[in-house]
Amino acid sequence: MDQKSDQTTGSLQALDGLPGDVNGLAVFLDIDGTLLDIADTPDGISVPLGLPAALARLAARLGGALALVTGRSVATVDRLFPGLSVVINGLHGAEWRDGAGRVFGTGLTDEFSAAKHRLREQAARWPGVIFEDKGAAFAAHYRLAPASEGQVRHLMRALSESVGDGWKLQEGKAVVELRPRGRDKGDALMQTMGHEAFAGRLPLAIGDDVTDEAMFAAANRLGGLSVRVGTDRRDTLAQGRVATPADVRAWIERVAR
Ligand SMILES: O=P(O)(O)OC[C@H]1O[C@H](O[C@H]2O[C@H](CO)[C@@H](O)[C@H](O)[C@H]2O)[C@H](O)[C@@H](O)[C@@H]1O
Ligand SMILES: [Mg+2]
Repeated sequence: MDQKSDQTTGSLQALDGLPGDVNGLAVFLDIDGTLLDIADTPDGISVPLGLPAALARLAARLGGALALVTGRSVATVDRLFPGLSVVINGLHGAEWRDGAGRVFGTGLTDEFSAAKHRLREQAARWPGVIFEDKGAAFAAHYRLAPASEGQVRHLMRALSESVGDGWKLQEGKAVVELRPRGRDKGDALMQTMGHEAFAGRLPLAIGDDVTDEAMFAAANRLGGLSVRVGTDRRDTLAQGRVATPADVRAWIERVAR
């Protein structure tokens, strides 16, 4: 990304791609489709050798102003990147672990647990449809059963209606999820910017999917940068674009040096 500093507002204007250095930035990274290549199944992802160490170097380079902002649960992120001590926002912003290691989130209700159980049972008998349990959220993946998309949507709508107002449907890549209503990735970014290590910096948000648009909007509002990963033509609020997660990983290696 060519990056120019606006002397009047002190903001950075993103023109294309990713910035040449991270001085003065706080970096917010989505995981699936941004840091990691998309796989056929939620468990099929692989974390490239060297990525955890590169993220730790980037966090150090940023004075701790690095956050992961993902639809995965905080517990799953810990399994993917064991020992990486950064702010984690999980479940699309609905649960989070702050810099002091405290975890915040949503409790389950009987109705929500019953809906989760129903999807688990149905998916077990549904070729190619994968159920993912994320604690206070669950997902129905149809990447391996594209012809089932309509039925998956129909069932998830019905389940959503059965759990009340505390949860909402979340669209994603070949997935429909039920996740806690309220705090989204934009709120996550805004709140995280108040942490000591982040204060006084400008946010750079990098993501690939519809859930990341709230984080792009928040970064833009604060005069920061937003970059979308992908080559499709979907409308986006992101100011810049890169093609693949491999580009993001190469950038991290470069700027974290
Ligand atoms: O916000 P993210 O970090 O991008 O997480 C979004 C969802 O990612 C995962 O699902 C997606 O990636 C899978 C693995 O590549 C892929 O098989 C699936 O089709 C994608 O939708 C994850 O399983 C979800 O829980 C996240 O919400
Ligand atoms: Mg993503």
